[in-house]
Amino acid sequence: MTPLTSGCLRYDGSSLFILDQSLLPHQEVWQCCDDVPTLIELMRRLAIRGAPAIGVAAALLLAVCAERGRAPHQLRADALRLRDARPTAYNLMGSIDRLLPLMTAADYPRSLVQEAVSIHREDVESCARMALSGARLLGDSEKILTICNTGSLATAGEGTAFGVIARAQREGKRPFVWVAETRPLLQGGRLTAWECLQAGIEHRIICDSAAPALMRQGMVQRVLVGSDRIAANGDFANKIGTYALAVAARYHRIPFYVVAPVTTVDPGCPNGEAIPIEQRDAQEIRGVSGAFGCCRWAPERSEVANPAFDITPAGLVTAWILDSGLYLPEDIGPQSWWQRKRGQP
Ligand SMILES: CSC[C@@H](O)[C@@H](O)C(=O)COP(=O)(O)O
Repeated sequence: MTPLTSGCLRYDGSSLFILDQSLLPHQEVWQCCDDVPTLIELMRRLAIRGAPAIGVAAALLLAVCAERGRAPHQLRADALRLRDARPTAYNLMGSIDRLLPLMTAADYPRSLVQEAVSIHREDVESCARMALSGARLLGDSEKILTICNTGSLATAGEGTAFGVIARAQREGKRPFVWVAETRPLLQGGRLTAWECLQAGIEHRIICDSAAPALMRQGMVQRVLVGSDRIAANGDFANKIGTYALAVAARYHRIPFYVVAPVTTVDPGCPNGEAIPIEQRDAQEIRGVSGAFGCCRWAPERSEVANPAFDITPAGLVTAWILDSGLYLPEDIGPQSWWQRKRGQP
């Protein structure tokens, strides 16, 4: 496999390296990732995260292992373990499902490696298409609210929702971003803020619960978010707190957009209720920890609920900006609405 570079992962011709996002923005540490248990550990502690990015990382690592002589039956077991590492992120499953049949191909590992490279390339290309069509919607100096991190740390390319904003900035539209900090793991306050600084985008970090008040004051013109899985009826899963933003945006008549590649659409999932929600460790809620240290404020004996994602019903979405086109609510039919327009950006 030839060398590849993205914002959050690199392949140098022999090893895969992951930018450890749990340490950002204070430390930039690239960690070598040579085997599946290491990648699962990195994914679970969100050293690499974002649905498209983990799908690409999984594909590239399986290709590296295959090239190094991993037997097909062992690689299959590895792939199935990886597939379960983050249960909400559909891109992870989608990538692995593209590689599984190639583990029994006569030319193993050749076509499997080619497919992994395609998964990386397609994600870069789909980000560029979403950025282009999404940026067209934005006016000059719009105040945009977003949550979590959806930029080049979350994909192999320039990002989903953040890719749209970054493209608008490059086009001279000078967007302003309200960055919801995104409790509990602060992907907004740590990662999106860092990406805004790098792209020269004016922004302000807010605590998640400040969003409705800003909307009420007329300080938000548009909400743009990513997604970890979109169901066939347009309901979608994204970082916990997204549903609250969608409800508040509807109340204040603010347009609310989902930006995602088609690879985030799970055609086998009829609606949001069927999307599995990842439940995470209680300690993430009892306090905070990261490169900045560790602080616990809640009583250890208090029970915690820590769903990593929530479901936003399709009825709260203004439009879905996919790499295959822009979809309005009327485009969603009983049959696969995203497939009807596939290939028609
Ligand atoms: C391209 S990003 C889409 C989603 O993966 C993103 O919005 C998100 O919720 C990521 O959650 P995370 O838990 O940080 O992996």
